[in-house]
Amino acid sequence: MWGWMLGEGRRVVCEVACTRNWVALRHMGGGPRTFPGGVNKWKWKRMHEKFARDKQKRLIEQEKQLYEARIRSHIRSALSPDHRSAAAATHRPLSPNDHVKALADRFLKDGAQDLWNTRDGPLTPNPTPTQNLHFRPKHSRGYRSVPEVGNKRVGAHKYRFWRKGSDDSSSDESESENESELSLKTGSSASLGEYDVKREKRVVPKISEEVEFIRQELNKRKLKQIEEQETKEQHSNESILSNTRFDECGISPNTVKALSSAGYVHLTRVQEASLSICLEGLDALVKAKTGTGKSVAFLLPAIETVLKAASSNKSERVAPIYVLVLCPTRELASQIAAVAKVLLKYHDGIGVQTLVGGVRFKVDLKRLESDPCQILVATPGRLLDHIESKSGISLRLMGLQMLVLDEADHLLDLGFRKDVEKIVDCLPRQRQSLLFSATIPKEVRRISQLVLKREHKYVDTVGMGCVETPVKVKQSYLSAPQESHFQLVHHILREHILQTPDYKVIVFCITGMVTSLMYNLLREMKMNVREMHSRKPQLYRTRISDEFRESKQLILVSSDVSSRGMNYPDVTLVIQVGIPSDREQYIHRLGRTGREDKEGKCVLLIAPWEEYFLDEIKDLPLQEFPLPDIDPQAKLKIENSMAKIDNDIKEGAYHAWLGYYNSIREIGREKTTVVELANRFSESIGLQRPPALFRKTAIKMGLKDIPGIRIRFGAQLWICCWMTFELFRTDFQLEDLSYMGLCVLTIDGSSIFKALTSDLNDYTDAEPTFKLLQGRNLAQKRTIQFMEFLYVMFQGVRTPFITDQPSSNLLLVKLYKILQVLV
Ligand SMILES: Nc1ncnc2c1ncn2[C@@H]1O[C@H](COP(=O)(O)OP(=O)(O)OP(=O)(O)O)[C@@H](O)[C@H]1O
Repeated sequence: MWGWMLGEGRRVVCEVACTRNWVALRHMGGGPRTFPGGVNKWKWKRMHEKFARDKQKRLIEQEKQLYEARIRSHIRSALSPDHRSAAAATHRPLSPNDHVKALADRFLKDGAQDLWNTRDGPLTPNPTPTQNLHFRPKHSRGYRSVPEVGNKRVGAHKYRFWRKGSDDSSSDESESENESELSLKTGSSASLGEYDVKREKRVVPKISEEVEFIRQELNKRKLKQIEEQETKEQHSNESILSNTRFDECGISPNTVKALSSAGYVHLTRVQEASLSICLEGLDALVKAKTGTGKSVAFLLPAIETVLKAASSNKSERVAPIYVLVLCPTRELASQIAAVAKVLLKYHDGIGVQTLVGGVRFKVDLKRLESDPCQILVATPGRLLDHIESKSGISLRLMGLQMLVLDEADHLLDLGFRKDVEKIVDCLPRQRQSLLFSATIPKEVRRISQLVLKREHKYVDTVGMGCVETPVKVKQSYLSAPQESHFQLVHHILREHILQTPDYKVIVFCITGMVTSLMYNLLREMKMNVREMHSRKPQLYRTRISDEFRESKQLILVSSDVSSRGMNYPDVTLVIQVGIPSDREQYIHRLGRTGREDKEGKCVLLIAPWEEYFLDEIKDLPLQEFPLPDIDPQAKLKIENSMAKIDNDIKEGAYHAWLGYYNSIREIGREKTTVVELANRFSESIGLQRPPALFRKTAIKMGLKDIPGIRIRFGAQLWICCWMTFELFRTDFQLEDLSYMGLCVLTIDGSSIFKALTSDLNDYTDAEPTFKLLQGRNLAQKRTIQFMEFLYVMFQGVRTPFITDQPSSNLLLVKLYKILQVLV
């Protein structure tokens, strides 16, 4: 009892204290911690603010209603002479009684029937005739809408006019028509003047069929004329150059001098459209057709930015990088840097550098330190490596003023997006961002906000509904059985060489390994051909790229590493063998020809089961290429040449082919069909039987139990290596990844691990075969464990484990033995 009382007492004291506190705190401006209902101070405050807002809203609503009622009353009083004096004098709304009275008066007037509302009751006359036209409030619903005098209804003509088909319709029609005309003119004396007069419907005269036909014909001709004019205008507009000269657009005289010594006088259209926006410092997303001068379009404002920043920041300790250009491939980075160097010819002390894969890391560092570099052109992979290795680049990027994404849609694609996001996170927020590409799909427009400010400008020099490809490129497609593709490529090339003495051709293949196979075949056929894909060492790639830029009468067989941005002048023909990964890739591959307003040709060679892709590019002007007759002699020659090609290349091509089509949604979902087609491909390239897949690879590709797939048995070895930065710190393309099967796993965020798997034999006597590792299966977990072990063991080791040297491969064997103990 005492305990309870004490408890209660304590509670009361507590409550009093709380109340006091609450009051005290309120006075102090702090307020109690909790308020009635257990809500906190801020919730309580917000609640009361909401109540106040609601109340205010209600008051405003009431006021509005009052105001409207007053206006109505005013109008009524102005219209009704009886009430004019009463209502107008007071300006107050009528009382309900007065209102009903006023209405009744109006309806009792002669000609007021047209004001009747159907909801007001039946319009049939009251059966009890009455002469009393006075208002009878008690029976207001019962009074007649139409007064009758004798048996004739007063004003019935007007009533009949508005209510056609009522029970009055039986009365004299001619009379009613005449009268209705009258009513139209006069209107009701109680109506709202001219606004209340209903107008007669305009009768549309019937058009004879002949007139209609002539009219349609005329319309058609007119449309045709407009279309012709538009096409003419489009062709004349298609010239990439504008009328604006470089010396008129406010850029540095030294740049203008460099431009004119490079032969550039007028801006191209995309340069004209984007330059002023970029010079204003605004963010922009710019779309322009391939080969129209986008590189100069972003390099000009980049140089201006450097000049401005350099003049204001003279005392920086670390030389800042003011402009960062990101692009997807190494060759494109070198090309952009080369153009920048041309434009910087007369700007002493301003330099441009590249950071791309395939170059020794230390070499990069030395170059960055020794040479001036205010503009950095980089591929995302290599730049990220530098950022993560804390090589000092992050510090230099703190002064960044402008970020450019060339081939922006590709960089924001799944293959690159993560790297780009990480890079953007390391850059200052206060910067200008420019995105350039020839294709900007809708999804890219949406995600471009990752880089651009919300209020960025969108510059589209292609225009809505216009063809996205250069008009002077003749596009065609050829659908033929897969087995005949090598023969057809050879045939098309031969024909083209005959017709075009200064030929320069790019043959695009679906993957690097298929590229290698095509190259070897054409070489065997004695054609002047070079190959370009990511399996080739960087030095080779650079040499071939330079050679092809300068040459004529040369064929470049390439994977998609050359599809974007590469400016090889005067390419006369592009052949695309197999469907590209998407519509955008088709446009970019095609864009290697017909640059700078020149003419070109593009042939898309597909198999009948790839024809669905034509739907994706149906808005582009493709024509069907006539199926050529292949000379049986040439056919035989090709078969013989194919027989001479190394089986390793063919097997690699088979695996890559299968991987590529299996990854394409439209084809890959039918696993049995993909395997069947792949096996037909294997047969067409002269393989005795389809090469076997590693079990794990087959599982990952979802092909393990598919008939026709051969699984590679024997010793499955997992050899995992920590690759040194020198060897593999590269920016692999997605395509390279699937082709080489490299799996990049980041374990501690700063080191990159690569896992590979192969048969022991492959390592001891041949180049290592790489396999794709994906998913989180046991094998991968073991791989990670092992890599962690290697990382600890070989920290600081900079010698590549895998080289062409057998001694290094022996090291792998040793590592494998350790692995066996470990895993
Ligand atoms: N103002 C100019 N006057 C004349 N030629 C120009 C001008 N600007 C650029 N060019 C030339 O136009 C060609 C194409 O330029 P660039 O490679 O920048 O095209 P692009 O629009 O970036 O193409 P892609 O979409 O394929 O990357 C180059 O040879 C370049 O020298």
